[in-house]
Amino acid sequence: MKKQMKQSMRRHEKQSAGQPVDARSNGSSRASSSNSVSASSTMRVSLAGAGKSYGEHRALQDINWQIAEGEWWGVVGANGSGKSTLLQLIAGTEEPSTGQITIDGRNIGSYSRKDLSRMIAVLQQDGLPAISYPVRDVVEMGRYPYQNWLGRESAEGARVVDRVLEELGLTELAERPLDTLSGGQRQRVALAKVMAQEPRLLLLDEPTTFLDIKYQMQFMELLAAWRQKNHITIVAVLHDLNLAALFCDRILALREGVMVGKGTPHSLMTEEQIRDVFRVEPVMVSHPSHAVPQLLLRREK
Ligand SMILES: Nc1ncnc2c1ncn2[C@@H]1O[C@H](COP(=O)(O)OP(=O)(O)OP(=O)(O)O)[C@@H](O)[C@H]1O
Repeated sequence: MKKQMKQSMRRHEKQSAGQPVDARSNGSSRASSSNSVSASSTMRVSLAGAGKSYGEHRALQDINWQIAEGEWWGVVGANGSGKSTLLQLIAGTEEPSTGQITIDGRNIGSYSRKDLSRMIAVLQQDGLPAISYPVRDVVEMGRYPYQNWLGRESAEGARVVDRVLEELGLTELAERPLDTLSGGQRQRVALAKVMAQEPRLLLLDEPTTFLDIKYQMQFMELLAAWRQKNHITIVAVLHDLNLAALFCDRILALREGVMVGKGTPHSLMTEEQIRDVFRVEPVMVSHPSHAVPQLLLRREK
C-alpha cells in the first residue's frame, strides 16, 4: 500500500473511530485479554449522572442509563441535543465532566486504549473516505487492535476478514479500490471493517444518513443479522425514527442535553413525546406488518 494513502486512511480512522493510531498499531499479538472481547461475548455499560460541558455550555446533563448485554438502543433527538456527545462518552473518546461511566463494572477510564478498541467499535455516517485502497485492505484495518507491533496477526485475522467479506456480500468487490464504489457499497465496507474488529459494543452515529432507502434497509438488516449471530450490543444515533422503531429494542430521547425518555418504541414513540422532543406535529400509526409505531408528519398549513 502506498504510505501516503495508508497515513490518510489511518488519520480518518482516528477521527471516525476515535481510537488513537498508536493504540491500534502497538498491540501485542492477540493475547489472552482478546478472549474476553471475542465476538460471542457481550457487555454491560452503565452511566450514572454522566454529563459533559464544553466551557459554559452543558452539552449533556445527568444521564442515568443501563445498557444491558445484547440490547439494541436507538438514541434520538433534535440537532444539537447531545447525541454524538453521548456516544463519545461511551466510546471513551471524551471524558464525562460529571458522573461515572462503567463497562462491566469498571470505570471506562481504567481501560487501556487497546482494550477499548477491542471492545468498542464506532461507525459514523461517512464511515470511510473515498480513497483508492482495495476493499480487502480496508477491512483488514479493522484487525489493528489484534496486531503486534510489527503489524502482524495470527492466521485467525485473515479468516475473520474472509468471513466478514462473505457475510456482507463483498467477496466479489474485495480487490476493487474504495473510490470506485458507490456510497452505499462504501458504507457496507465500513461495516465490514468494524465487524472485522469483532467488537462487543458497536456505536453508530447516523450510519444511514447518506444511503438511499434500499441501502438503508440493507444496512440495518445486515446489522440485525450480525447482532443476532454474535449477540453484540448496539447503540445507534438515528435521525430516522421509523427505522429506529423497526430495528431497536429501546430508544433513548434527548432534548437539549437532557434525557427526556427511554423505553420501548411503543412507550416512547407517542404523539406527545415526539411533539415534545422534536417540536413537530406528528401522526402516529401502527406498522401494518411489524406492529411498531411509525411516524407521519403533518403540514402546519
Ligand atoms: N468539541 C466541542 N466543543 C464545543 N461544543 C461542542 C463540542 N462538541 C459538541 N458541542 C456542542 O454540544 C452540543 C451537542 O452536540 P452534539 O454533536 O452532541 O449534538 P447532536 O445531537 O449529535 O447533534 P446533530 O444531530 O446535529 O449531529 C451542541 O451545542 C454542540 O455545539
